[in-house]
Amino acid sequence: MSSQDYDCIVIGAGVQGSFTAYNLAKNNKKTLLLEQFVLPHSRGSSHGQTRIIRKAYDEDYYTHMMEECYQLWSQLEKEANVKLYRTSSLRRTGLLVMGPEQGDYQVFKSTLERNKVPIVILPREEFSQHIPHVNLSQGNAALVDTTAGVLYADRTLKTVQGQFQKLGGVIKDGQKVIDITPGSVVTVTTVSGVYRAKRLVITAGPWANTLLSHTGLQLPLQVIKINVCYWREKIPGSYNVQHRFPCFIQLESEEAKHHIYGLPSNEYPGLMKICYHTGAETDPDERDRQTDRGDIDILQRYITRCFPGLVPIPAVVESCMYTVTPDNHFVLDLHPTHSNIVIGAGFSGHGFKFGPIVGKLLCELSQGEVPSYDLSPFRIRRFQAHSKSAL
Ligand SMILES: Cc1cc2nc3c(=O)[nH]c(=O)nc-3n(C[C@H](O)[C@H](O)[C@H](O)COP(=O)(O)OP(=O)(O)OC[C@H]3O[C@@H](n4cnc5c(N)ncnc54)[C@H](O)[C@@H]3O)c2cc1C
Ligand SMILES: O=C(O)[C@@H]1CCCCN1
Repeated sequence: MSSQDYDCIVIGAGVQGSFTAYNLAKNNKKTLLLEQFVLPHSRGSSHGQTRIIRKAYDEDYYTHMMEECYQLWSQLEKEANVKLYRTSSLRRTGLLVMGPEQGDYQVFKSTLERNKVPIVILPREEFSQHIPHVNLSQGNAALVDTTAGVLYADRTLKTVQGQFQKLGGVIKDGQKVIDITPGSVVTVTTVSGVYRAKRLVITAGPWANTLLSHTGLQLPLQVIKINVCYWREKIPGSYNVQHRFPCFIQLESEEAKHHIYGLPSNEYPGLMKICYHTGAETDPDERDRQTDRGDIDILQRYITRCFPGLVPIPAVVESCMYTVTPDNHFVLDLHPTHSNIVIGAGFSGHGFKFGPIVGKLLCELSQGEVPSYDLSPFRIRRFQAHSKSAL
């Protein structure tokens, strides 16, 4: 082996690749993290100020994973002496879940109750006393997952990449990977270098299939552009994080069949972030040419009806991308034909909060260890009918 060689190469320094590299370095693996853009950047899925962290899910396995994940977030905060999320007593925002009484709302409620997650049910007659400035839709019920809060996304990436480097890990940014040659030693070619390693992890977000094409695999992933909209408070402070306004998810609504979700005003003074949980398909390299605003029309109608304290015209619109699988569950698996290549993909717009646990699991998979959780919901073989590969 030459000095160019590593135990493991990770492609993609978004939240999942950064946590994977950090876990590998913690396990004394000589690790290289490659990123196509100069860091930090805002061209993938992990940039921006904030994300929701929550235990409220419709599947037990996500709620279970979050139990440990909260501890891993705290561990990283302590290790790096930085605050990455607002869940400490006073600043914990909680997550308001609203939806038609029957349907998904009941599934969320049962999962939370079954897993003994502390929640508060808000009867309609008490709703406005707890959550002023929001109109609960007719026929909707509401609860609060009190464990939930706001994660700081950009700060997380900076922190975890910094800790990785402190552990001896190497980051090479501005190095787009243009070829992968699988084998017992994998060769990775970038625009300016050739690197070899015993193991490879691909965490390329919206570019997953571009990279996987070098390995003879394509996954059924759809890349969606999300318009990240911020809305101005008519009375400054009414939806503010300091006043303990919660994050929220509106499961279904008159306006939309997909979720609408929001975070209290925080990063931009007087502006609350509210987005639609889907958008128009895009090529990740042509994101800015996708100008569909159908999601913004839906949000304007919803905000006018349910958030009367916001001006229903977005004050700021930023862009982000989801990489969505047909069932909205992640891909955490070994490559079907090259067992020293590990894939983390398809985080379907809800992967950030899982970063620490995804990093741990991808590290375990790459080292041939038995993963800490049952990964059957995340296996590639569930796509048998969709994947263009010899599975
Ligand atoms: C608007 C929005 C809101 C969201 N809200 C939440 C939320 O509230 N809570 C939550 O938990 N999750 C949320 N998510 C989802 C979460 O942010 C994503 O699941 C997560 O960021 C995905 O991370 P990733 O590392 O897989 O992808 P990315 O962050 O896209 O990272 C992939 C990286 O690979 C690099 N790369 C690609 N190709 C190459 C190449 N050829 N060579 C080198 N590098 C390459 C890319 O440049 C990129 O940096 C949200 C996402 C969006 C867009
Ligand atoms: O992962 C989350 O918590 C949010 C919820 C709503 C949709 C976008 N992602």
